[in-house]
Amino acid sequence: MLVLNQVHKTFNIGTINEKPALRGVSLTLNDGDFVTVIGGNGAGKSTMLNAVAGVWPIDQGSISIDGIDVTGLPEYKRAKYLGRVFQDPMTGTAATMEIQENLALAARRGQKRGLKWGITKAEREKYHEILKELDLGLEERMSSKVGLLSGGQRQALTLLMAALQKPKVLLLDEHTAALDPKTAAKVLELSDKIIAENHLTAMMVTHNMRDAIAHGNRLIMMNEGQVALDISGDEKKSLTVEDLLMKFEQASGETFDDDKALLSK
Ligand SMILES: Nc1ncnc2c1ncn2[C@@H]1O[C@H](COP(=O)(O)OP(=O)(O)OP(=O)(O)O)[C@@H](O)[C@H]1O
Repeated sequence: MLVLNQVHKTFNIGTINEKPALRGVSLTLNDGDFVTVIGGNGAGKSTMLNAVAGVWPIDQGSISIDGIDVTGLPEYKRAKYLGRVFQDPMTGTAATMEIQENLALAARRGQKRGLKWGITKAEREKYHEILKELDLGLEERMSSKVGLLSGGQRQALTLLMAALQKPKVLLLDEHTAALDPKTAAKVLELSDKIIAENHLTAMMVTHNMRDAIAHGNRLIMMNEGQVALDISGDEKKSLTVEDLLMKFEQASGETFDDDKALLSK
């Protein structure tokens, strides 16, 4: 379970560039919740994910993961609870290392690295099995360097790696935005599968309203550093893009104009 309680974050306090990015965000994700997060540019979506990851300290409020108060923990100490996948396919994997070495690194995250750094036969078999499930043929290329893979293949591998240690919370920050539509759809499908099979609690930021509606069991819309809408259950299942625009306008008292939004329908 992830709990954000009245989280505030303002960047560049006291300067001409002062920017309140989170203005009292309270949100509880129950175990197994898969929440899609939408909102216009600058609404605070990435800032919320960064607050959970502990990229910098928050100004006010608290954050707990599975009952542990992580508010004061630096990023590297929270990392063991979290899996993250970013927009750029180049960031989540090490290009000059083999596919199997990347997986081994992810599997050993948080453990003390001993002198023995070889990959065992049992590990290799395990990686073969999980890569096979991706259905991208990567199980036959385990000793290939990751730099040779396409963006979509790398993002799929990053997802696998992020989920390998079954994190308490998986954070997906526009992780399909840099991929072509067909590959993006495949990586999204894979995300659904990995989240469901591992019963992960997840948050996925997207600019695509249709994706936000089609994936996850809950949808939140952010506006000006606050959660403006929180839709789940049957209401989420029957939601349309038109409903979403109408609800946003009701909740915020604003019209959802295109230049503000940069959201794709
Ligand atoms: N490290 C930072 N330093 C200064 N300002 C920041 C920083 N990170 C975010 N901001 C500002 O905080 C506000 C919220 O940004 P955030 O990136 O969370 O928005 P977002 O909803 O993810 O938008 P987008 O869809 O454009 O990525 C913006 O005005 C942004 O410029």
